[in-house]
Amino acid sequence: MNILAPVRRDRVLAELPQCLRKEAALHVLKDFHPRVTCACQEHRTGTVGRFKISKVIVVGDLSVGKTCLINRFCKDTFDKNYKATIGVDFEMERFEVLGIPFSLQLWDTAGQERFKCIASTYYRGAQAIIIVFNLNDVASLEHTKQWLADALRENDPSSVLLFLVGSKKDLSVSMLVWGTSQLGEETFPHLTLTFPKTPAQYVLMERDALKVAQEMKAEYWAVSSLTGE
Ligand SMILES: Nc1nc2c(ncn2[C@@H]2O[C@H](COP(=O)(O)OP(=O)(O)OP(=O)(O)O)[C@@H](O)[C@H]2O)c(=O)[nH]1
Repeated sequence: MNILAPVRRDRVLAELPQCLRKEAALHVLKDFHPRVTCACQEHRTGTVGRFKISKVIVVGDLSVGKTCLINRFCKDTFDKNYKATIGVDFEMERFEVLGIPFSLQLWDTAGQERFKCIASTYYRGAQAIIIVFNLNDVASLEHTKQWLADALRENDPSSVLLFLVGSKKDLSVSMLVWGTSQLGEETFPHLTLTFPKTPAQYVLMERDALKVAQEMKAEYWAVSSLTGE
């Protein structure tokens, strides 16, 4: 008996969106292993091991917005209050890609140094690594290389997909639109002193982020969990 709720409508991909390459759906390739192809056609992907579940780990400095990013993606919610992740947490998101069920396991890891030891024990076996930094905090971008190195120590660098994600874009955009004088502790209590002071500094930040992403061979995204962009 199947007790799982149906897959959410926006998680059903009947056709691959243009931005996705066909190779992303491995089971449609001609030379894919016949046993797996057959299991996919018969919806028995549970019998072919790791094929059914993809593990994604989300790493980055404390308070950069990892939990909020996952919550926006999985539950479409946002909480402005900061609650530190202790060790790790995880969410499971179900998809159907070209008729085949897939589950995405999203591991939210703690950014705080004292929990790093616990969190890193969950890095192994990831198919994708998302390294998050705060677009308004230069130091958090500088630390992304160390986060990547730590995560890659437990994974196969040749097969893992990498994403560099700049968070809290709404703060930068607000700054660009309103100017810094109208921003303050009252509006954004978690602003740090490293906040870029001018639009030019923000542009520099994005340029540096793109450079880091290129060096890492990661795909770069700038996002806001507050607005959902
Ligand atoms: N304005 C704004 N605030 C955000 C955004 N994302 C996260 N925040 C805030 O930043 C703070 C930290 O967010 P979390 O998601 O808990 O950060 P984290 O990286 O999971 O932190 P750790 O668990 O300590 O590693 C919270 O107060 C959030 O509300 C965003 O996109 N925009």
